[in-house]
Amino acid sequence: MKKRERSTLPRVQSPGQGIVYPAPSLDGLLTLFVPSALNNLAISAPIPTDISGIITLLFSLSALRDWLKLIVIGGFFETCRRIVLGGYSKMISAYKKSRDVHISTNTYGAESSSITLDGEDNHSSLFKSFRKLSYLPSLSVKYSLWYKGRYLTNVLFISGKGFPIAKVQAVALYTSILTRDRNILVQLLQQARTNYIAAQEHHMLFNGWKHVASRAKRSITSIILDPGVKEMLLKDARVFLVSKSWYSERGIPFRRGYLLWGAPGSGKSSLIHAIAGELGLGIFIISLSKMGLDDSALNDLMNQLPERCIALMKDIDATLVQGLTRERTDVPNPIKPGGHPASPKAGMPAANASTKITLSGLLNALDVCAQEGRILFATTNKYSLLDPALCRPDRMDVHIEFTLASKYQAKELFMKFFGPGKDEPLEKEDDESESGDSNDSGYSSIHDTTICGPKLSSEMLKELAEKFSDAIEPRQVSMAALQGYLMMYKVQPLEAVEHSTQWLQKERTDREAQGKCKVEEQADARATKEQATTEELEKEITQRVEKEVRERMERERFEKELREKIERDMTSKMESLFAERA
Ligand SMILES: Nc1ncnc2c1ncn2[C@@H]1O[C@H](COP(=O)(O)OP(=O)(O)OP(=O)(O)O)[C@@H](O)[C@H]1O
Repeated sequence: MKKRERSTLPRVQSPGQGIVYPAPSLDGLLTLFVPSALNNLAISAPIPTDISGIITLLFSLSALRDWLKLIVIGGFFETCRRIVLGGYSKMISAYKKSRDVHISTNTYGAESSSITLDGEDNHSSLFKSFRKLSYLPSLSVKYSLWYKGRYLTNVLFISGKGFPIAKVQAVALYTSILTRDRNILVQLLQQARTNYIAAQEHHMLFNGWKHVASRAKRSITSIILDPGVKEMLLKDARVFLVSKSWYSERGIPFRRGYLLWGAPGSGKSSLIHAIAGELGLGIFIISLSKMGLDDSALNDLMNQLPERCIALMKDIDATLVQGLTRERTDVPNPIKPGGHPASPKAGMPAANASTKITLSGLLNALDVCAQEGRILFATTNKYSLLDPALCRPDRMDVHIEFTLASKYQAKELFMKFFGPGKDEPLEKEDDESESGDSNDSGYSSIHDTTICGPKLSSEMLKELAEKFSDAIEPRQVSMAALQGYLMMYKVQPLEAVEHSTQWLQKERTDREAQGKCKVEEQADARATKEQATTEELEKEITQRVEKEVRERMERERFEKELREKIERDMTSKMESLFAERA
């Protein structure tokens, strides 16, 4: 075919110029650009010039065959072009996406290893103490994946102020699936929820019900209280959770409140976390001293709680501004006539300027919160300051006092602290540890991979624990303080016992000094107050005396004037009388 095409153009050989092709005629052009069938026709028959002739020529059988070839070849090239272009644009968009990756150390939602950067677990112990780096889905970028054989795309939209997520108002995930079966979407959502709940099971939520941090729940065996206390509390909560019908049959609101009060660092919060772990409930913690929290914000937070959960109000006394009165707490103190604000009543806690919660607002929030099977926990160090309305049964059904450490607690703490690790038996197997549950201590063991101390036989451990508890004066130091002391001797149980008496002595001296300081401070405050009162009294007396003097002088002046006037009148009357007589 090519041969024929070439032969149709007459070649002219000019000397010194090589081959020169003359300008093609119409016939020549047609033979070049129309298919070979037409070419054949052009050779065998003259090209028709009228329309009907051209149409007949185009649709003649041999021409159709060539058209078909043209379509197939053209289609092939077009398909190739589309494949190449599609691949190229996908590559480009993947490249753009890979440049548009958000990386964060915050843990949003479930902590999934799938979003953690590769190799994060291989870091040295220095890096392990930091939060892991994680990929976050980019905003407004389409991500595609296969779910149960269906093609699925996801786009994450955030309304609000964008990153950081803390300022975000609403997050929406748009998902589209290429399917006619709606069940697939339902399955996807259910699976997502199941996975989320499973990931949340050992975590808890903080602060304004927002997931700003998460912390692993604690094992109940790691909480050491006097015998029976935690068992009673756990049993009570368990019974409550399965008694919905009992409550409804008797018309009693299905709620339960626990008030844990007492010394700081005695294990109130730890016990609540452990109970949540045992009951498989999420914990929602709110700090009432949070800046700017007012009655309506508190109420909104309570309404956001899920049906089954533990709501924890830490330091419920934190809002105790002037005894947490039934009035608003943001009302400024009245100004005394002397120009100074009235001082708070003696014995009342200092005003917390940031809080705007009233007692009635708090009571209302408690009633909203403690509904439909929710368990409410509240903790306080200042039990005596709480309003009776706050502590009454039906709001706070069970009150438990947490005291400073007893001898029993000190001994158990020592045994847990220096007892064997998770999978490690005691040196002498036949002698059981008194604690009996050392597998789940919740404390770092001296025998774990990083901390190594001497291995103690069970007799030795018990003996040391006895000595340690003997040195402790009951109800003098908190469990947190004891734990802090033992932390100083993580791998030195013998030294821990040896130095315990000395440490306790120091603690006592510090406490006494603190007490003395407090007494001195109180005496100073009293003296200042008395001085202020005396000064005020003196000032008042001076003012009163001055006033009396002023009044007396006024009176004397008035009397003098009156006297003079009378005298003047008398004199003038006398003169006129004498004048008449004369
Ligand atoms: N009874 C206990 N058993 C085991 N550990 C305890 C106990 N009490 C306190 N601790 C330890 O002391 C630390 C502080 O405990 P926690 O925060 O539970 O005290 P708290 O009573 O809630 O204190 P606060 O009233 O100041 O909030 C925790 O690390 C915990 O391990």
